[in-house]
Amino acid sequence: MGARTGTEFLKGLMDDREVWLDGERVADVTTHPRTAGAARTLAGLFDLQHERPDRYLTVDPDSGETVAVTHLVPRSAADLARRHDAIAGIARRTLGLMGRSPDYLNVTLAGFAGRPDVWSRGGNDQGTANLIAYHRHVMCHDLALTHAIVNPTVDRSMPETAAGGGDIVVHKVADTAEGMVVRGARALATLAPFADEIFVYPGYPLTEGDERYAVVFAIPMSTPGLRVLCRDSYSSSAPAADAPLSSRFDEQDAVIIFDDVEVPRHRVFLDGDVDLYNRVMQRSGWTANVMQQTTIRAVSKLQFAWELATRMAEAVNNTSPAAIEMLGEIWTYLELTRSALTAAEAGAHEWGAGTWFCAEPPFAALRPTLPRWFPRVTEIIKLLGSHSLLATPTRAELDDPRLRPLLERYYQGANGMPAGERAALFRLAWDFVGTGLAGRSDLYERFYLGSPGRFLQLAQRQAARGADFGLVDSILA
Ligand SMILES: Cc1cc2nc3c(=O)[nH]c(=O)nc-3n(C[C@H](O)[C@H](O)[C@H](O)COP(=O)(O)OP(=O)(O)OC[C@H]3O[C@@H](n4cnc5c(N)ncnc54)[C@H](O)[C@@H]3O)c2cc1C
Repeated sequence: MGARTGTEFLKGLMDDREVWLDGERVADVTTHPRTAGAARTLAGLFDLQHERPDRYLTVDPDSGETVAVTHLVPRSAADLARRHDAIAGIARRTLGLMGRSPDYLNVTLAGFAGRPDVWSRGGNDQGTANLIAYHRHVMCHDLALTHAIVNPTVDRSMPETAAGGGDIVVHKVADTAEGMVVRGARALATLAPFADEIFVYPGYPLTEGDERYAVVFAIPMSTPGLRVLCRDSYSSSAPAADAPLSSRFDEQDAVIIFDDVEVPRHRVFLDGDVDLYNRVMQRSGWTANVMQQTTIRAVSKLQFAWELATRMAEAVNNTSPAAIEMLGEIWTYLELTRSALTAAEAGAHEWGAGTWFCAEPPFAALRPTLPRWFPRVTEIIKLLGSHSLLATPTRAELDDPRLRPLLERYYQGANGMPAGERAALFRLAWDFVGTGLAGRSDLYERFYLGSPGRFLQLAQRQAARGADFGLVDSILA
């Protein structure tokens, strides 16, 4: 089949999936007013690959199919550069606001499939073969995946697997003739209503005795018993002129309940091996792989934020030292992120089994740092925008002949900027930092790869393990 079009992608979503939103079971996510906007945006990404095949598509040498570049297992620095270019195009189209555009999981799955040396340890040969076959299936059918790797928080004083009498964390309850039955819940699956399949892989480590929780698998979203409970929608049905971001980019996040779901045997990639479950994320180069995608997205979002903030200051002729300083601050975050990405890509190397990922240290530094920079960027845009963020008549008001002369006079910007242009700019800014979608975006940046506290500790432990303390020792000597 190969790379799909937007129409083919939308058609694939019209199935029996059980999606709950605002207390209602959504019959068709492609037409429901709360999901149609994002579905259209995602369809646009599938069409984009056919508009610029040179950038987004390549021929899979094994099947001869034309597939998305982001599905390929990177085998060289050149492959990573090619992948960068495709990811950057997608991030640019979505302003970095759709963190889980399908390329995120394309890259993740390709990275796992490229490390059979890690997945097959301890005799997991069948699981590894299933994983590799699944990667080929996803690539050749150009499927969009969601993922959920975090357990719902119940009681932080006890092991997660003990919560709710041991029934909350996803676990195997039975083997069947066809595969196995799983039960439990996971959070927080971004893109879930718009995905073809869900991929469940390890988040946090398990301990000995947790064998029934050590499961990795993937199933279609329409699998019976799989229930998708979306958070409140932040999608706006207002015209794009009034809600430029909320009308397009609410990629949704959902808790996934596995209500005794049967997983076919060929879709089980790991079953019962706690040691391997704990190893696959740390040993497969996951961070170095996926953070290429997430950092490219972050660069696009920071670039957008800096351009937007700079235009906001210009719109009201704000040349105060305080404003310039804050704009410069956003620019430093942008350039530091871009530089870390460049450094990580320059240090790319083979990680095992002939698979190439970026160097990890620059990403290990960014991972706890970006969640602190993004909220500061939001704060700066609010400080720069002040009341102007809310003095933004709608397009209908601007077009109303009774209001237009007044609005043109009282809502104009500096240097003759017309009221309509000024309102559009500050509306865009408010949708970026102040609306429901913006609040969700803030939480996303803080937590989408885990919490900064955990990653600072991880970064320090890794750095200390590899250090020789030569400078301190030399002066002490
Ligand atoms: C909008 C959004 C979308 C997301 N999308 C996805 C997705 O598609 N798929 C997916 O699997 N996950 C997704 N996540 C991530 C996931 O749901 C978690 O939020 C994330 O992994 C952090 O885990 P947690 O919420 O349990 O927080 P924790 O990591 O437990 O952190 C909560 C608080 O406790 C502190 N804390 C806890 N433990 C420690 C520790 N050991 N050391 C220091 N501090 C600690 C943290 O600093 C933080 O303030 C998403 C999250 C958000 C907010």
